[in-house]
Amino acid sequence: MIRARDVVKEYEDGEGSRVRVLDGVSLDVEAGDFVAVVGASGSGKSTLLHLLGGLDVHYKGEVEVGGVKLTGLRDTDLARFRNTHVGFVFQSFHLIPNLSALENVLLPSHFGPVTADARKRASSLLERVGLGPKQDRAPVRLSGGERQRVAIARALFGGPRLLLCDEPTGNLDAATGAGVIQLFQELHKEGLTVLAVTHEERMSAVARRVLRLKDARLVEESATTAARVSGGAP
Ligand SMILES: Nc1ncnc2c1ncn2[C@@H]1O[C@H](COP(=O)(O)OP(=O)(O)OP(=O)(O)O)[C@@H](O)[C@H]1O
Repeated sequence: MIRARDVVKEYEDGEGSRVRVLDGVSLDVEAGDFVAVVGASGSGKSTLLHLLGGLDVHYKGEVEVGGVKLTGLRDTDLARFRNTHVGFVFQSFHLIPNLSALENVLLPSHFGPVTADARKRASSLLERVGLGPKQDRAPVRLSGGERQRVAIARALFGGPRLLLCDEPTGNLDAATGAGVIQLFQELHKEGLTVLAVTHEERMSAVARRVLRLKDARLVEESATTAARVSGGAP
């Protein structure tokens, strides 16, 4: 599902020097896996997620996701890749405040006419994440956990096989975060590949693999109890 080879990413530090944030990172993630990426603040977790999702193409090395080689893709092809292969979930939800939950889920289809089928699909995704009765509400009238569920429904709208999540529980209290983590577990059981950057121990505890970014390198931390119980990676 994900194959990255020798990825090197540097940023300008604003004073004429370059800082190497990823230094020869390689990664293989199998379809259907559930991977947590942990590491200190500033270790490059979001940077890695952006490269894997085709949001940033300024790096050295190779990235391939779902059989699509991202390295060297033109902007239009990258946009198509993102719309069809990846669902993104961010810490701050990124919902449009003056649209209803349903309209937010429909956003990915706004490049073309919004068909009755699209509305039906958005509605059933909101049912799937437990928000059926609240689909006409604006985000301001939803709790943090409910907003994140809307964002997850939107991420699923294009039918991606991969969810890339950046601190998806970072803005939620512990109980609400636990509900969202459970939703990720269910989606994983339904066959989605999930890769989540997280500080949340409960998230890494349910992931099948935990990878740590340290000193610009990615190291396998453990295969978790969840993986061992379900007979996955050792
Ligand atoms: N656009 C940018 N220009 C310059 N430096 C950047 C840029 N984006 C990130 N950085 C730097 O790269 C490093 C890695 O940032 P990144 O956001 O990937 O870390 P992170 O592990 O996700 O951090 P956090 O856990 O705090 O969100 C940091 O030192 C950050 O300051």
